[in-house]
Amino acid sequence: MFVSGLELWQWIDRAKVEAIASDVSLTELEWLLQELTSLDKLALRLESFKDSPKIQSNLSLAELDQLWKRRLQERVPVQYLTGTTYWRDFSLKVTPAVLIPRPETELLIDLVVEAIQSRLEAENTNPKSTPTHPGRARGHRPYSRGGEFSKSNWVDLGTGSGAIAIGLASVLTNSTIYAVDFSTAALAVAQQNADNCGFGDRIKFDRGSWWEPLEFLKGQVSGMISNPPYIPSSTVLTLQPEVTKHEPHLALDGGLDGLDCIRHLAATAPDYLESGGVWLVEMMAGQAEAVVEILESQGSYCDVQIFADLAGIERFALAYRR
Ligand SMILES: C[S@@+](CC[C@H](N)C(=O)[O-])C[C@H]1O[C@@H](n2cnc3c(N)ncnc32)[C@H](O)[C@@H]1O
Repeated sequence: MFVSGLELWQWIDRAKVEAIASDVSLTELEWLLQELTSLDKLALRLESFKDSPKIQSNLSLAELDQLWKRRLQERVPVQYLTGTTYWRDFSLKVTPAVLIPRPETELLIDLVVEAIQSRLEAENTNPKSTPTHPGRARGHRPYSRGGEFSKSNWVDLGTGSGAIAIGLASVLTNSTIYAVDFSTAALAVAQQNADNCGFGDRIKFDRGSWWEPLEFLKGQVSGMISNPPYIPSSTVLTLQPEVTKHEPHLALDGGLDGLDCIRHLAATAPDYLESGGVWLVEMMAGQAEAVVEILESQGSYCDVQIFADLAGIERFALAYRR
């Protein structure tokens, strides 16, 4: 359908005032319009569409207005309103059944690549050596796809939208990725995303609790990646309404101190990881010390390391199976 440029411009003018009054970023308004109309960021910023009689739009102005009210009054995240988010190189479908994948989580994939490269380097210099650490996280780094273990199994536990599994499939071109979630509705979204991104045949989705559906992989997993629920139960309800009212609680609540799932993954992964296998999780700011303690006291891991996100906050813990 089409809307008039002038009417749209007038609507945007009102929507901007409402956004400021509701403390919602104008970038979100731009995002909504870029997703739902043919306008791009430049056209929106320059307002060059004002005199155009016909702008292509998925919705009428009344429908757009209704959607915008849901953003402002019900605090629905704009990604759920448009049904789309962008993560690494991928456009992913998101519904309220899945957590909206966050930009910092993208770094998990870079850490995997670095861990593999450092393991290969260590093996080349000393074939019998145990893996060495990949160094501090340095953000995105080009990766040569040639240097990868052949036919390895990697696991994304708590896959949600499938983002991590898809990221892994894109860099681990010879591997099979197993992705697990407890939520059937989340898995349906993840499968659709994997299919849309062209990895449907390389990612196997299973429903269950953590390792439960993957018994057959005991001792054969090269790496376990997880962004598990890690927010302390008492903190969950204090988060912004966009999160507490709309994102799935199953994705957020990590128990009394937020570390229930991380403790479980640290305790159970040694049965599944091969020697030298990678254990990598995302955690909340302030949890690094406790996670190092959990891993070191477990006794099955070596080279425990903490990595920071791009804001310098310690958010990732990596260790290797002895
Ligand atoms: C923080 S979200 C992460 C989602 C996605 N991996 C991402 O990074 O955007 C945690 C995910 O763990 C799943 N989850 C919670 N408890 C689980 C369990 N016992 N077994 C498997 N998955 C679980 C949730 O359904 C949710 O999808």
